[in-house]
Amino acid sequence: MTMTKPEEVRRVACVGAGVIGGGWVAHFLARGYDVTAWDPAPDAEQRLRRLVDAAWPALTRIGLADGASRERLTVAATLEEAVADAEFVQESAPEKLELKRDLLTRIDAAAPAGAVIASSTSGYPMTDMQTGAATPGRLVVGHPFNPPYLIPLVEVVGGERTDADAVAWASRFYEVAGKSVITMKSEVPGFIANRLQEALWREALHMVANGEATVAEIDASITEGPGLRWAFMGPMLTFALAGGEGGMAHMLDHFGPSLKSPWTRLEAPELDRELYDAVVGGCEEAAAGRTIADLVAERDRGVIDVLRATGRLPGQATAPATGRGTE
Ligand SMILES: NC(=O)C1=CN([C@@H]2O[C@H](COP(=O)(O)OP(=O)(O)OC[C@H]3O[C@@H](n4cnc5c(N)ncnc54)[C@H](O)[C@@H]3O)[C@@H](O)[C@H]2O)C=CC1
Ligand SMILES: C[N+](C)(C)CC(=O)CC(=O)[O-]
Repeated sequence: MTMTKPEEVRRVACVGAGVIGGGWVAHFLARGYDVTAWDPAPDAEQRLRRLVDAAWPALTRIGLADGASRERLTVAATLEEAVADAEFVQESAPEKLELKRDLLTRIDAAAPAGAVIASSTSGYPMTDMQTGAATPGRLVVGHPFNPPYLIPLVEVVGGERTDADAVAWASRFYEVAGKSVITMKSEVPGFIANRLQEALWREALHMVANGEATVAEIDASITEGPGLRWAFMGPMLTFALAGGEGGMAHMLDHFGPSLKSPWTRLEAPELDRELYDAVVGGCEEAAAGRTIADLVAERDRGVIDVLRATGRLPGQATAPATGRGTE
């Protein structure tokens, strides 16, 4: 399959233009691409243009690419017309397996031979979606986060019949298009971030169902607690700092035994030597030469920046996210 170099792509098609498809359209326009969109809903074009208009001020504030313009959006009358000369296609139709299978089969039949086709699915493995396609080798998952025009992460993974070249191409293309990419080695259910979010959400729903915590308490427990750290330092390095000077190794030695109970309740992984070493080693790698003191200073600066950014520093105006006024 001959593909346009990721750096030379100019024309992108977005199929499905709701919350995520519309967000992708806004992102690609802001990055200077020509975008053709298609969505079967009768009011799709008005909704899409409203979404792009609403996103544009934020996109302008963070900086538009040279030549970026809302004028470069075309809304096509048919799916076939939308993808006819696309160099890359992003599918963002409803999360229904049969619908995605049929749609990806149609996109594959209509798109130019060299175009990679990505699905925004938030959970289906590509292996299950590519079954009807004549050229399944170019079908990948490109899972974004809402809104795709502001949240950098895209998780990229192929199915059993996807060519490795298509996965590598998609990862590079998203990077060129300004995204932060994790290229996954295998089709982990829920990918990486949603698997984590799902674990959190599952427990949140249990707590609400059992009357153990309110929705507001659950949200506050994250926005006033760990969420402040997670905006700039992931759960692994954050917990490494819970071990003080001893880092992750001390954290596991200290808290591992007492965490056995919640881990068991959640169907615990066995904390064997291999897992222990992988977690400690992974934290050392992620620290990339920074000492614990460096990381503590970085975390503290980050927390203060997030507090400032969300209007929660003393003397700042009301923060809509928390509803708390100026002291
Ligand atoms: N909403 C979210 O937070 C996220 C959603 N996703 C994924 O993005 C995809 C789209 O989800 P949303 O944008 O949230 O849904 P949505 O309901 O906002 O938009 C879906 C759009 O698809 C259109 N559509 C219906 N049938 C179609 C068809 N046969 N072909 C093309 N378009 C069709 C609808 O008219 C609608 O505009 C799903 O796969 C979802 O799992 C991924 C990341 C986050
Ligand atoms: C709710 N969701 C599973 C569709 C969320 C995602 O897939 C990613 C996100 O934006 O959090």
